[in-house]
Amino acid sequence: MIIAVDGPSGSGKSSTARGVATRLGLQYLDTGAMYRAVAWSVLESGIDADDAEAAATRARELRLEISTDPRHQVVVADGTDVTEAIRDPRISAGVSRIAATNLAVRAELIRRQQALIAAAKPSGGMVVEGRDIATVVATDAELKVVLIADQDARMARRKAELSDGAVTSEQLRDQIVRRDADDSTVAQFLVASDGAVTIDSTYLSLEEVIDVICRLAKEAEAADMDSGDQES
Ligand SMILES: Nc1ncnc2c1ncn2[C@@H]1O[C@H](COP(=O)(O)OP(=O)(O)OP(=O)(O)O)[C@@H](O)[C@H]1O
Ligand SMILES: Nc1ccn([C@H]2C[C@H](O)[C@@H](COP(=O)(O)O)O2)c(=O)n1
Repeated sequence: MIIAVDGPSGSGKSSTARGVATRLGLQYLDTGAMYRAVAWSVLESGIDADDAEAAATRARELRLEISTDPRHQVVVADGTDVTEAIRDPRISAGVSRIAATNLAVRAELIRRQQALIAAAKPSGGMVVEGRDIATVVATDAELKVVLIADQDARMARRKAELSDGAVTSEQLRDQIVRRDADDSTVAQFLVASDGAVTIDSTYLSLEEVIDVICRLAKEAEAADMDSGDQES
């Protein structure tokens, strides 16, 4: 089973997708971490952040390893463990401009994401989270979820996970509101695609959201088996 989880920044995609994958014994793919690793590599290489061609070349050349174990996240870029570095506010501020809105970078990462998803299918499947999973990366996902939460809740959640004073309120707004506005020029993640279920997590706890998605996954699996029985 492939479960796609899309939605805006801070809506809870990563925490929810990891929880669902752990509970259902599936693999987990954080596609945002791949865009972040490309942004990290571009900045680290001293490439001009506005040189789209050079960023695309860097993305194609990058040796990127990303773990798909929901209990243990590791991202390695050209041999360097960047698991922590890609969460730095500098990367959060630049990832959209450097990587996510660069169509050639997107093409390269989508190709890699589809290969990772195909590799996960024989062992049960994967929960994949990002912005364009149901619409572009895994259009045949058995379950498609758009996870939303209102803007104030998303900003409050992001603030709560950062240590006091780590970012200013302008930086917080930039990471959530401006980044979503930029990203939505290339990925229509706020509009549910055909067959997608929208879950508003504003007033739901993390555990409640995980419960809902696991129930939907069981229902999708049962419906799939029913249709298989009818065909045979
Ligand atoms: N339903 C929920 N209720 C309260 N807090 C939540 C809920 N879901 C997630 N959170 C918290 O909100 C914060 C943001 O969640 P998370 O990083 O999973 O969001 P995201 O959508 O993956 O964000 P981004 O796209 O920016 O990476 C985390 O601190 C997480 O623990
Ligand atoms: N499938 C995806 C995944 C992520 N992005 C963008 C969105 C952000 O600008 C950046 C990092 O994502 P995050 O780790 O904050 O979820 O990558 C995208 O365009 N498509």
